[in-house]
Amino acid sequence: MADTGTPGFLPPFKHFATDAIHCGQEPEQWRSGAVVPPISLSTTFKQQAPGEHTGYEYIRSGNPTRECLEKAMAALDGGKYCLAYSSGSAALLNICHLLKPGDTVISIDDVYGGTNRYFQKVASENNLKVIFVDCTNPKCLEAAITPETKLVWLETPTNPTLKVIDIKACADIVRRHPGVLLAVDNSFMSAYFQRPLSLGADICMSSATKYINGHSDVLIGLVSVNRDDLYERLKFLQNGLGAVPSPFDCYMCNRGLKTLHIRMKLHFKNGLAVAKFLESHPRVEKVIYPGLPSHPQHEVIKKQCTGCPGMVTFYIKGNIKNASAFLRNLKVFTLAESLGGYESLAEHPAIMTHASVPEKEREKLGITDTLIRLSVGLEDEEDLLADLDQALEAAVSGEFPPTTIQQQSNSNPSQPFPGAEPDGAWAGDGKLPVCSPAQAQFPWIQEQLGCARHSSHGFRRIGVCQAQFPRDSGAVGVCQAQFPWIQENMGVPGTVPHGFRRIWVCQAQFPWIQENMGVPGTVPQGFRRIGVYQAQFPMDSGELGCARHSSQGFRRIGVCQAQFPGIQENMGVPGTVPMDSGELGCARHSSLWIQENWGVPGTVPQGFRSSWGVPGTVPVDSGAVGVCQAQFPWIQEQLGCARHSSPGIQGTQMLKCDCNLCKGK
Ligand SMILES: N[C@@H](CC[Se]C[C@H](N)C(=O)O)C(=O)O
Repeated sequence: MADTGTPGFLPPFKHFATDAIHCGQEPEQWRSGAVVPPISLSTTFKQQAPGEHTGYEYIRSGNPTRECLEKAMAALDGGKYCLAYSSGSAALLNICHLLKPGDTVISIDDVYGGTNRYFQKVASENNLKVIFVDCTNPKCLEAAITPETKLVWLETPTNPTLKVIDIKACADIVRRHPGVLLAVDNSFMSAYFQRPLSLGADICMSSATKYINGHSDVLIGLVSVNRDDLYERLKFLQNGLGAVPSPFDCYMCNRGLKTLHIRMKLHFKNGLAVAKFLESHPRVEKVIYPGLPSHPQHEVIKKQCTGCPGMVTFYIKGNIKNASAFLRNLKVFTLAESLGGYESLAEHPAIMTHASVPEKEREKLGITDTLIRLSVGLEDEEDLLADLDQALEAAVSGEFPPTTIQQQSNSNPSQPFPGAEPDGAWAGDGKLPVCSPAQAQFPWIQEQLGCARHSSHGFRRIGVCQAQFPRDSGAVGVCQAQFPWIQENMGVPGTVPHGFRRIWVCQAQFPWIQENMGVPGTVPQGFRRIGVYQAQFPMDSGELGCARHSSQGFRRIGVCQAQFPGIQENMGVPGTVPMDSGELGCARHSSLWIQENWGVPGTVPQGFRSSWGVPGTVPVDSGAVGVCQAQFPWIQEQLGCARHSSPGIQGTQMLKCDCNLCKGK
C-alpha cells in the first residue's frame, strides 16, 4: 500500500526509496556485475591514447564511486545533476566561486555559524558583500535586492532557531531579478522532507554529513542543480578548487542514502514526541519545532515539506548554569556538535556550533545562554523522554557532577578517591577529560565493565553500569573521569604503551577498580586479561613497546610467558607458551597465586603489597611466593621488591624452585 505520509503535510515524494536504492547503482556498469558499488580508490585511469579515456582520467576530476552517489542524490533532490564535495563548507565555497568580486550575497540572518563565519570573515574579505536578512518575511528579501545581488542564500529551517522560510515565495521574488541565483541549504531537512529545486531554487546544497549520511561518520557536501550552465561551471570548479570527497566517504554516504527514508520517518516521530514532551514540561520556557502548531511558520512547513526532521530547539528556564547542568546530566543524548545521525545529540549553540557568530548578532537572533538544540535520533522514544526529564530535573539546581580530578580532589584533597595518587601523578595538570563524552566514545569500556549485558545501546549501558556502582551516578561519573587511562589507553588500540605507567599505578592502587570492575561473573574475561596484562608491563618503557608491536612485543611477552603460563592463559595469547617447563612447574604455581590474588576483588592491593612488594613480609604461602619472587626479577623490579633484593636478583634468577608445591611433584 502506498505511503500516504503525514496528514496536513505534502505527500511523500514518489519512488523516493526505490530511487535511493537503485539510481546510479546499476550492476551493469561494472564488469563484475557488483550489486553494491565498489570503492574505487585508484587516483588515475589508463588512457588508450593521449586524451582518449573511459571518462575518468584523474580522481579529483571524476571517480566511479563518487558518481554513484552523485547520480542517486540528483534523483532524490529531484535534480538533473549532483556534485559532491569534501564538506558542506566546501560546497558553500564552490557555490560562492560562481560569483565575482563586487557581487552581493543576501543571506538569511539566522544562518549556520560556519556559513556566517565564511560570509563575514572570508568572503567579505575577498570582495564579496554579504548582507543578512530575515527572510521569514519575503518582502524583506525583496527590499534587500539590488543590481549587485547575485546570490540569495537560504537555510530552512534555520540553524539553530528553526525559522522556516517560504522557498517558493522567495524563488518568485528572485525570478524577477535575472542573474540572481537562489541557493537553499537543505541539510536540516534532507531530500526526504524537502525539495528546494522543485520549489524554484537554482541550487540545493546539503551538508550530507548530517541526515543524508546519517551515521555521524562521514564529512561530505552535496550540491544538486537542474541548469546545464550551472552544472558545467560547478563541475569545472569542483575539479579546479579540488575540495572533493574521498571515494570511501562517497561509498559510505551512498550507503547511508539507502535507509534515508526509513530513518527520516523515525526522526520525525521521535522529534515530534520530544517537542510535545518539552512543550508540556514545567522546566522549559519555550519549544521551537516546526511540526508543532505553536511554531510561527507551521503552515509554511506543511505546505512545502513532507514532514519534519529530529531538530528541536528549546529555551530552558533559568540561566547558563541550568542550561549547562541540563546538558551535562544527559545520558542518552550526547553533548556534541553536529546533527542528523542515528544517535541523539544535544548542544549549546551559543558556546558550540554558533560560537563564530558575533555575540551581538547572536543575541538579536535569540541564540541565548538558555537556548539548547537537540538532534533527536532513533533511540526508543521512552528512553529519550526519560533522559530529558531526568536532566531537566537535575538541572534545576544548576549543579552537575564534577568533571575533572582537580574538581573532585578539591572536595577532599587528601584522598580524592579510594587509593588515588595525587592529581599530578596522572596527567600533569590534573585536568582530565569530561567523563560522559569519553564514556560514550569507548564501547570497549562498556563491554569490559559488564554493562553490555544489561542493555543494548551505549548510553543506557553506561547508565546501568553507573547504577551498579556503589556510589551515586555523579560519583560514578567522576570515577570514570578518574580513570582516563581506561578511556585513553584501553579504548584506543595502539595507544596503550603511553599509559602503561598509569595503568599499573591504577591497578595497584585502586581497589575501586577491583571492586567495581573485577567482580567475577560480570567482567571475567576482559578484566582478568587486563589485570594480568597490566601486571606484566608496568613501568619500563622498554616493555611498553610490546603492547604495540607484537613482533617485538611477543618476544618480550614470550619471556614473561615462559615464566607464567597462567598469564598466557589469561592473556589469551595462544601458541606462544614455551613448553620448557623446567622453570614453569614452579611458575605455574606462582601464576596460580597471581591469578587468585589478582583476579579476586578486593584482594589485590593488600595481597600485592604484603606478599609481593616487600620480601620478608610474605604472610601467605611463603614457600611458593618466596621462591617465585627470587626467580622472577621482573616482578621484583616492577612490583617493588627490587628495592630490597636487587643484589640477589642476578644470582637467584635461575634458581630451581623448591617450593612446597613443586617438591611434592
Ligand atoms: N566547531 C565547528 C562548528 C561545527 Se557545527 C556542525 C554543524 N553544522 C552543526 O550545526 O552542528 C566550527 O566550524 O567552528
